[in-house]
Amino acid sequence: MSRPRRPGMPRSALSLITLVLLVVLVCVAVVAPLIFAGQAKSIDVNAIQGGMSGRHPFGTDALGRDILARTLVATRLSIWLALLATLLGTLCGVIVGSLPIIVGRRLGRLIVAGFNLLVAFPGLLLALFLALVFGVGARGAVLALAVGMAPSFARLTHTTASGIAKADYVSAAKLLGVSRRRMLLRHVLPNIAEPLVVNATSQVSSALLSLSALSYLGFGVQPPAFDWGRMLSDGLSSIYTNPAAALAPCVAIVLAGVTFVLAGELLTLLVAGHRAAPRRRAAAVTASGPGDDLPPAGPGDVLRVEDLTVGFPSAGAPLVPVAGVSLNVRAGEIVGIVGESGSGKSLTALAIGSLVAYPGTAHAAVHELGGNDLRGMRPAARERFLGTSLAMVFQDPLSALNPAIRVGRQLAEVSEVHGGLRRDKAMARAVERLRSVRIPAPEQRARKYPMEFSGGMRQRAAIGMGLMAEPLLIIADEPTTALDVTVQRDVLTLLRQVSDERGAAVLFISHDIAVIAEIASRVLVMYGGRVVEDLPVTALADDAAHPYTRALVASIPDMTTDRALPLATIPGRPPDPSARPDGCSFAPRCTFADDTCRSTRPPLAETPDGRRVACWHPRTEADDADPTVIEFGAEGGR
Ligand SMILES: Nc1ncnc2c1ncn2[C@@H]1O[C@H](COP(=O)(O)OP(=O)(O)OP(=O)(O)O)[C@@H](O)[C@H]1O
Repeated sequence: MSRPRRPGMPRSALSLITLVLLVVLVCVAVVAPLIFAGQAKSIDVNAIQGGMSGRHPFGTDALGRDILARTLVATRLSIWLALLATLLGTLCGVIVGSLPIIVGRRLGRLIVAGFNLLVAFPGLLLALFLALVFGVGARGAVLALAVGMAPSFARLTHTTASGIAKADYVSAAKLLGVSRRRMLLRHVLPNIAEPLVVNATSQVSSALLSLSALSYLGFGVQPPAFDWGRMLSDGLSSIYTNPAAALAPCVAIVLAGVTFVLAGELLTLLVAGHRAAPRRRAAAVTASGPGDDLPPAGPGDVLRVEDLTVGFPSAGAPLVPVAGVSLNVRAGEIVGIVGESGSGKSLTALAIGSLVAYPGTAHAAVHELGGNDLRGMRPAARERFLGTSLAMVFQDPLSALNPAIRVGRQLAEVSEVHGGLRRDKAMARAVERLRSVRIPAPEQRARKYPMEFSGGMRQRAAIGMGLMAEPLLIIADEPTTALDVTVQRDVLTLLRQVSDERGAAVLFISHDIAVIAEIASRVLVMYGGRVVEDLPVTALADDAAHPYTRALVASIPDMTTDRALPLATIPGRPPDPSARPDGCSFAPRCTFADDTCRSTRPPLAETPDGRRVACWHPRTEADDADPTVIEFGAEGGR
């Protein structure tokens, strides 16, 4: 598995330049006052306002002091004051912006109105006024600037915090009686730290400029102290005789300003890249050697995957949640994937759609959709192909539908982007698709927002969106888990209908074996990141060969289950993806395991009746008749 790059590693030339500039700036700020302080302060009456020379590259000031040395020494104070002002401004802004969440609604509105009003004032003008209030000098300038910056940070804090405050986990914390203050500190602020830090970094350059302006105007740093703004002010008086005296601090301000702007940009890019990683840098499946669990290739196969592995970097042993999955799905076939939580079902689905989130990586010996090898495709071509050939339906349809765009428009956009249809034609198609997924009054509903749909309607709309481009394969990952049983039935019927009418293959993932039994014609049972059994749905109830499949089936309660007895469970826990046993992953929980099972992993071997099972001791009908074989049950097996 290739070693993934850390998201924070600088890669572009821009990153490198920014880092070099930052290092240089910090070094100068730390070292220059130690080396050049004497030279910067030593008065030389013989060299007053001297021009550029070998001894004084930027000339001297009105007291004959070396401009270059003074510029270098001023770095520390200039940067320090800008950082301090930004830090204080951010802190004030965060506190003020958070207040509306803690205080009552009325006072909160008043505070919001207050900082919204202040944001309308130009920052420097506000700082000038405040500098007069706080008093002339470095301290007054920093305070003035911090207070001047605070309203924009308050607004940013308030806007982002308001979004977080509506999240389900905050509502859950409210229900648990968590105090507002604690909620703010534990649940809200940690989640908005990222945009605040990025914004604050970009603001350091503005603070630097504003502080230099205040010093230049005489409100900031006062003699004998000096920063770049002060030096600029002094240098301008001799601009005609020695322009270099003003040039040096100017260059310093520009360079430092650019450095902080670049640092802010870099941070934004890194954060955005990190956030967008699941989409932008989603791992495509790359080639790997052939595995030993290959399913027989059939002529009607829409999807073929062989020896798929998905891994994540980890400090300890490699984390491989999907460890060699091989499967095929034919056109019009509905294949269910079932298994306990953590068995690798969703990651398998994501890898098939080339959607494994960074830093995950996926490899396979074969990864074909509609006969096209996805591993060899260029990323843009692959995305285009998957955009029209594959539809993904997730458990939460809201995550697939943009809440700010009308449903019809969202569906229409798929045809505009992928099919090149005109706007009106695309909308007509969207309405037709909404009708085909049985959305009542589709013309009117197309003009509604997702929030105005019920949960079942949203899921149907999400399926309709997937159907806009006639996909070859629909991957439905727990699409009915959040729905009530009647709506669940509707969605299952719809998927079956879509598969029948359009010939689309469906890969239906669920941990609910009863749902799988209702919709699928074939079932893949996953355990510990592998397919352990591939069997027709008709065999699921009483003819499964793998002890795990049997245990799963036995653990489903039905109408005949004796409610006086504890529910049947599978003893033990699924294996940790980073510490799977050498042999069969199910061996530690299996009643029938022997030394071979514990030492050697069974391959997914094909049986004479065309099924596949990965077990050294597959169950047969004869075992069912054998009274000495005790199946898993309420007591947790033998
Ligand atoms: N981004 C990730 N980084 C590290 N491990 C991950 C990541 N995503 C998933 N895993 C691990 O991979 C394993 C399989 O996850 P997956 O989501 O595929 O399980 P699943 O079978 O779909 O479970 P469920 O039914 O609960 O959704 C789990 O142990 C999970 O913790």
